[in-house]
Amino acid sequence: MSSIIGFVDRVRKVRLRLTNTRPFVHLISTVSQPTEAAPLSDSKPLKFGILGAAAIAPSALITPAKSHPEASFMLSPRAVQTAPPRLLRNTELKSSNKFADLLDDPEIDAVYNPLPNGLHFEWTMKALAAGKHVLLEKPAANTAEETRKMFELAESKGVVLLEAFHYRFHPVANRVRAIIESGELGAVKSTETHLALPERFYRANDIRYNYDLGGGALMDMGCYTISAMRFFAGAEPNLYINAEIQCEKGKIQIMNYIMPTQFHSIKVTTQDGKSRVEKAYTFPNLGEPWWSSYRYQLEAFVNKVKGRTPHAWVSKEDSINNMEVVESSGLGSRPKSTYVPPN
Ligand SMILES: NC(=O)C1=CN([C@@H]2O[C@H](COP(=O)(O)OP(=O)(O)OC[C@H]3O[C@@H](n4cnc5c(N)ncnc54)[C@H](OP(=O)(O)O)[C@@H]3O)[C@@H](O)[C@H]2O)C=CC1
Ligand SMILES: O=C1OC[C@@H](O)[C@H](O)[C@H]1O
Repeated sequence: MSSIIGFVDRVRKVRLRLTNTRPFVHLISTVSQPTEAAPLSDSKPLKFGILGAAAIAPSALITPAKSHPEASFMLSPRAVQTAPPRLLRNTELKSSNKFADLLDDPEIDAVYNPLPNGLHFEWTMKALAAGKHVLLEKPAANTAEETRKMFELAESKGVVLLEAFHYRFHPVANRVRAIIESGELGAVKSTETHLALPERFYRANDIRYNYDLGGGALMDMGCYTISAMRFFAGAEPNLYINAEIQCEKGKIQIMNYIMPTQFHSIKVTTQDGKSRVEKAYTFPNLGEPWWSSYRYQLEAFVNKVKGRTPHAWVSKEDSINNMEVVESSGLGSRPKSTYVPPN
């Protein structure tokens, strides 16, 4: 009898677990297959040209653009060969593989640059010179000086340049900053940020292992941990330190600040030892629980280009300071780009 009760109990628990995971599965599948948004009748969509067939392009722009009523994109045939077919429905294709053709195309308003880090400077400078807005993958460039030059050119051309630190656009990062700024926990004393991937996640010939292309752990994942440490502390570091934020009157522990749509928790512990866990999938007036950090990022980018105030931003100074911290880490900057912009 007891074994039957035990069996029934186990079946009930498994059913309960499956029921609990259903909303999660729905959320994850909606992130990658969102309902397509119809274009607005009173606003011309921002048309992005994507440089290359980078693995990150579908998550970072192609999928988010599907649910954005004011964003569309154009791909080169090379990119089309590698993108999953379902992403290519209703997609305009270029007849040429050359990046330069995208930059010369008057129909392209903005360029997404997911090239290897060591090519960010050259192709961003060329895109800006062609008068395109640029959404630029992290890290901005190989050096702080290159980063400064790109932002100066963007300013002189009157176009938008954004380093794609997508986590900064999600409600989680913004909620954590708001808790800190509310003064509830007092001043920040220290921050510690972590990010890791399993060994052998990338093949040995991956761009991340190529020093000349701006590779290396600090350039790839370390630039996020530096960015998050600076953002949550609201200050520039004077020491090189390794998302837990210790404050005078408590601490905040963030689980998964980088891809929070999948799962996350914001645990706030106060001086008296009491703790609470917060979730932040949407802003009060913006977003859907299934919006990825990239979708929030796209929302901000399009708003900025359209002259509206974005809900979050990564400023010129922020991007330059981040590269300066990378440079001062002891490993130094990566080789400067050999590209010389025309005067
Ligand atoms: N925001 C985020 O969450 C993420 C951002 N990133 C960033 O995006 C960028 C791209 O990363 P990832 O998608 O992994 O890159 P991939 O290696 O998948 O793609 C790189 C692209 O650059 C092209 N390319 C042009 N010249 C070269 C060259 N000399 N050597 C190698 N590739 C070249 C490749 O062309 P071809 O296809 O012909 O080889 C390919 O289209 C990096 O800056 C990285 O830091 C990456 C992952 C996540
Ligand atoms: O978001 C990311 O996660 C994995 C990294 O290798 C990648 O470059 C980074 O941007």
